[in-house]
Amino acid sequence: MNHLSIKHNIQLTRVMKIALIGYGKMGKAIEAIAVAKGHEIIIRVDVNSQHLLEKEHLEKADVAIEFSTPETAYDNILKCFDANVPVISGTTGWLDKLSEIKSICEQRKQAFLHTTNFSIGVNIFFEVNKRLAELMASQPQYNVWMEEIHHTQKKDAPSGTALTLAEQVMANVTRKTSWTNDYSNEPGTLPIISKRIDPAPGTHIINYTSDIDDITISHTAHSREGFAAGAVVAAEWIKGKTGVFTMREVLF
Ligand SMILES: NC(=O)C1=CN([C@@H]2O[C@H](COP(=O)(O)OP(=O)(O)OC[C@H]3O[C@@H](n4cnc5c(N)ncnc54)[C@H](OP(=O)(O)O)[C@@H]3O)[C@@H](O)[C@H]2O)C=CC1
Ligand SMILES: O=C(O)C1=N[C@H](C(=O)O)C[C@H](O)C1
Repeated sequence: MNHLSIKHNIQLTRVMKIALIGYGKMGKAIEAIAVAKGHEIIIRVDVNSQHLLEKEHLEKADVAIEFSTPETAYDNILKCFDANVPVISGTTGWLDKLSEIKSICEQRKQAFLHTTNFSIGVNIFFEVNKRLAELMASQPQYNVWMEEIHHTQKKDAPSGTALTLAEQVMANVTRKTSWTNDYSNEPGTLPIISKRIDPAPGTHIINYTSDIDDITISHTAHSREGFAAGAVVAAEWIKGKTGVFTMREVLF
């Protein structure tokens, strides 16, 4: 067993053939963990290898893991459906089309799992955020604002994770009815401040402030390992299933 095998407490039940759609920072981090777990990467798709998205290639995979770009995720996922391959996607910045792809998945009896954040820590943080927002629903003396910090190559702002956190806040703290990606003093608006500082893999902060005190919760990723490990666990989990899923079903 190598270092990664020991660290991820690997008990391999079945080896999978994986198609990696998007072979950038995340694709490579996923490859390292998947290979350490004994899985085989049979396809690596980047901007120069688009022909590998054709059915004749993709259908050889047991599962596809898609971390590409906001512009390409939708088409990539449709190609997985065409090839009858379950797809795990973490791409952010295209959430306006997410409900459409979920409907197509249901209609075509395919398998699709998307989350804005695959790390176990952030998925626990989502639950903490919801509970804190529930408690803050009846405490109007607290204002709430958020901050997210990522590396300078990130294409989308606010981050997908920040948008998930904001939706959770607004579902409970109903005095906030919309978010804005800047500093705002509008009472009904939830400010999300985006900072781009290398090499930050991903930090999310929720601040509740009142005249009397402040409450802050935060999650800081130390590397991409948590995102990548979560995506591989989701890929192992989805095999043989049909439907639309999130990381909540996998973890809790
Ligand atoms: N949900 C989660 O837990 C996480 C989500 N993310 C999200 O994942 C996405 C990718 O992040 P990251 O790996 O850092 O980004 P990178 O920019 O490092 O990688 C993106 C990859 O997509 C490739 N690509 C470009 N066009 C296509 C296409 N048409 N089909 C397939 N691949 C294509 C790029 O190819 P080339 O290099 O040739 O241009 C590159 O290999 C982002 O949206 C990010 O926000 C990131 C971390 C965690
Ligand atoms: O682009 C990134 O790097 C990340 N993207 C995801 C997001 O937009 O929330 C998840 C993580 O924060 C890293």
